[in-house]
Amino acid sequence: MTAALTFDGLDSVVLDIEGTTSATGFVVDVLYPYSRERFGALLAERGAEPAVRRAADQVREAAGEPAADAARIERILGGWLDEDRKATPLKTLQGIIWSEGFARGDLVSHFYPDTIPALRRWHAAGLRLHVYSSGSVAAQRAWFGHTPEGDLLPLVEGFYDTENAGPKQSPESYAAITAAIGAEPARTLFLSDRPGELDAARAAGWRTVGVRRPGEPYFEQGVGDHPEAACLDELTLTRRTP
Ligand SMILES: CSCCC(=O)C(=O)COP(=O)(O)O
Ligand SMILES: [Mg+2]
Repeated sequence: MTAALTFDGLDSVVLDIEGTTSATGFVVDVLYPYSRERFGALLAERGAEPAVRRAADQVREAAGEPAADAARIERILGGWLDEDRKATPLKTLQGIIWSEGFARGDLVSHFYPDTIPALRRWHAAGLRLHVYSSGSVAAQRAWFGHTPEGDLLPLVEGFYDTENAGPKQSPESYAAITAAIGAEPARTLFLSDRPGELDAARAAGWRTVGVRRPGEPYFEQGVGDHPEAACLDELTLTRRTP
């Protein structure tokens, strides 16, 4: 059962993407195949680029296969995609492919209908908006830069991923984000669909709301004992008075 939720005295709102602002189905059905079809060419033709080389080395290390060639790395990435593993080098390489796809007009991001109006409302109310997703910062920036309503990057102050903040189920990652943005943990609200992420944010002193959207993978599991909302319209957020 969900109801209207009010949070007063906030400074920052930090948003998860998949399952929270946007549909997991779109990521899995549109973005994943787009990257799967392009990993081979990226690894074979652009393997000398520093970001590609570093990610390839991280794949070799994570897989315990120091001699893996480009074809083998492509197969490892395909396996990780099949199991929806949120591995940092997979997300790095997807971010390169997706950001180029968004830039050339192949891709337009997806947001649930309640999300963009809520982001505009909270931004206009003076709340600082940040994103923390397993998707790489490059992917996040492309996602917000190429929406059905155009470029929403001006609404978002900062982007965090598993590379610049750390794993999403570790309280230390949330502590690192509030330290980086200069916000008090108790005045920072995290919105996510995953209970493990919400638990970690709360352990770091953040306020939390579990976004529980029908049809999303975590809907049945629920969000534990966190306040829950079925969509962002249910949230009334006010900024701290200076
Ligand atoms: C634009 S980011 C693409 C989505 C993605 O790959 C992902 O892993 C999102 O996970 P989240 O942490 O936002 O649930
Ligand atoms: Mg999520």
